[in-house]
Amino acid sequence: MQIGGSLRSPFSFLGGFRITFQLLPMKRNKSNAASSAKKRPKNNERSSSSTSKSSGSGSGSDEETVTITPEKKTKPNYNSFDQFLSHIQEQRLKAAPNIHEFAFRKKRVRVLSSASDVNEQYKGGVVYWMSRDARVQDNWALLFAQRLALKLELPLTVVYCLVPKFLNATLRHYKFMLGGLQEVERQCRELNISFKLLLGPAVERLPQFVNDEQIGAVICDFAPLRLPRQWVEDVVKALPANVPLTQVDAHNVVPLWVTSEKQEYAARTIRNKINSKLSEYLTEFPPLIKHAHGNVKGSHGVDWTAAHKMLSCDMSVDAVEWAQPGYTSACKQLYDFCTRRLRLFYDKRNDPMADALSGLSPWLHFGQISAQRCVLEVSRYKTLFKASAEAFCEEAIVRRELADNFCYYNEHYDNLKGLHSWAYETLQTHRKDKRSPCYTLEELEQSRTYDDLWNSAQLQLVKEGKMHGFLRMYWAKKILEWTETPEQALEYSILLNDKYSLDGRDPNGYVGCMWSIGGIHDQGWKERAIFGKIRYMNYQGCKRKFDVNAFVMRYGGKVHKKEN
Ligand SMILES: Cc1cc2nc3c(=O)[nH]c(=O)nc-3n(C[C@H](O)[C@H](O)[C@H](O)COP(=O)(O)OP(=O)(O)OC[C@H]3O[C@@H](n4cnc5c(N)ncnc54)[C@H](O)[C@@H]3O)c2cc1C
Repeated sequence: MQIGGSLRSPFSFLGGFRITFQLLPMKRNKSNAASSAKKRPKNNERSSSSTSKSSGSGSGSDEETVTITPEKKTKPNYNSFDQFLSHIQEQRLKAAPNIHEFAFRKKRVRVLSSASDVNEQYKGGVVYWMSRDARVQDNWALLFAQRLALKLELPLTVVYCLVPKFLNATLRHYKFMLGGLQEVERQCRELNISFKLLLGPAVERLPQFVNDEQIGAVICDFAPLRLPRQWVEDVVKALPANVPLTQVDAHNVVPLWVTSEKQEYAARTIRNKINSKLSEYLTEFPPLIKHAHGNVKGSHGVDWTAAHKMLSCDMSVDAVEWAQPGYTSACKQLYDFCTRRLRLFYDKRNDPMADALSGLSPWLHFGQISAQRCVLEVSRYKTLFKASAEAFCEEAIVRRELADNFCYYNEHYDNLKGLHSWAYETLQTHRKDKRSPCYTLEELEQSRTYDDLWNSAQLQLVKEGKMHGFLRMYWAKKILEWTETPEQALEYSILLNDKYSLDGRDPNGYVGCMWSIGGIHDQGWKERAIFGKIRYMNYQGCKRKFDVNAFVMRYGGKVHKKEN
């Protein structure tokens, strides 16, 4: 059974998928699936949104937002968290009873291997190699894997490969990730889907598993960063030649490769490319259903103690209280945001003292909730809080997907070589400008600067694993002002962000640091010392935005004199 061709040839790729989709028992005209689906105005094909532009503000200079026009019946009718969870499931069932009967957008998928045939003799069935999108529901990659497994009438297995160390992730991050995966295991079992945690890098463990278990096809999710891309490349080479590897972008609302084929300059250049495709891609998810093939009853559960024991990450940074891992906690965060904080989002999102933001980034980063789900639920509040709902969608779609675009198309996403020439040149011009004071990494990490606001923000980062979005910009810009070179500033800001922030090591983080220090997705501003034309921020500006004293009181940052 053919499921696809080689990525290297766009014609065989599309041709391969046409064959796949013809073979899947769709309820519509097989030869013209996409176009007939477009004409059908019912359930899964009904778009839940359309787009236009309106005014608002992002973190950059550009002042437009995504405008979501949700379905007519928008007023949410739940009064408790349990009802909220039921409401989400009802929405899925409105899309389709299962993925089998859903018109899956084939452009979400690309085939990475040269193998194109699924051998139906491989009784082990289909594997979803889970990595960036660690959730069961609202996951296009897992839905696609189930679709294939249902068609082939074979079992479905989710595999996660755990590495003992990942960049500078700490125990804080590993506990959050493993906690989320424990919920994935439970939910998989309920749906008769096997879940395996393989200890070791995917390139070593996955091909072996595929051989041992007679797996016929592997589906993986997509991440734009260097290391996970390397993992995928290595796995493509290491898999048995006759086992296809197919990738699904389960993280972005509009698949990265559909939005744009190049690095976009700024939010204003990508926004319309995304907006124009939302009617096609911002749809409800169908539910992942109880799998009809295979039997997970009686199979051994994961040894989570062994998983914890194999870790060799930095153990000095431990878990935080406020963010509990997993899909259910993520939904609770979304529920609380929609029902309590969303009303404040538009007016108060630059005020670190106002509890106005979603706080969803840890769960989004670990893929424990889908950004598309967050957008769908927030959009239902558009009739009540239009500006806030639109501003949130701008952040969660345009800014987030712009960050993925940058990291995917710019191999230097975390160093100064990735800057635009105007920004690089201006930093070069001011390279020799005197930095006074100039702090070491230890002084920064220990919140020992002369700036009590900065120290308070750093203390919050260390203690709580988070920092308000507005302060993140200020925080990184001050590191540029106080370190020997822009290279050092970028290195330290990425290091501290990745080490302490629960949402660290994310495209948003690299872009956030590159925006603050290197003007990525921004424009040139009035020239000044050290910064050149990079946008500047200062303490007085913060005082105009929010109650700095109250913030300092809350986190206890002191004024430290520089000891020379
Ligand atoms: C120096 C610096 C470092 C940053 N590091 C990270 C990081 O490590 N991980 C991370 O997810 N974000 C990072 N950001 C972007 C942004 O600050 C955070 O996404 C946001 O503060 C997360 O809080 P929230 O979930 O309450 O956001 P909300 O304001 O509620 O927004 C909802 C979601 O939209 C997305 N989003 C919001 N703002 C941005 C933005 N400016 N760029 C891209 N996506 C955005 C996030 O996924 C966020 O969770 C960084 C920004 C800067 C300036």
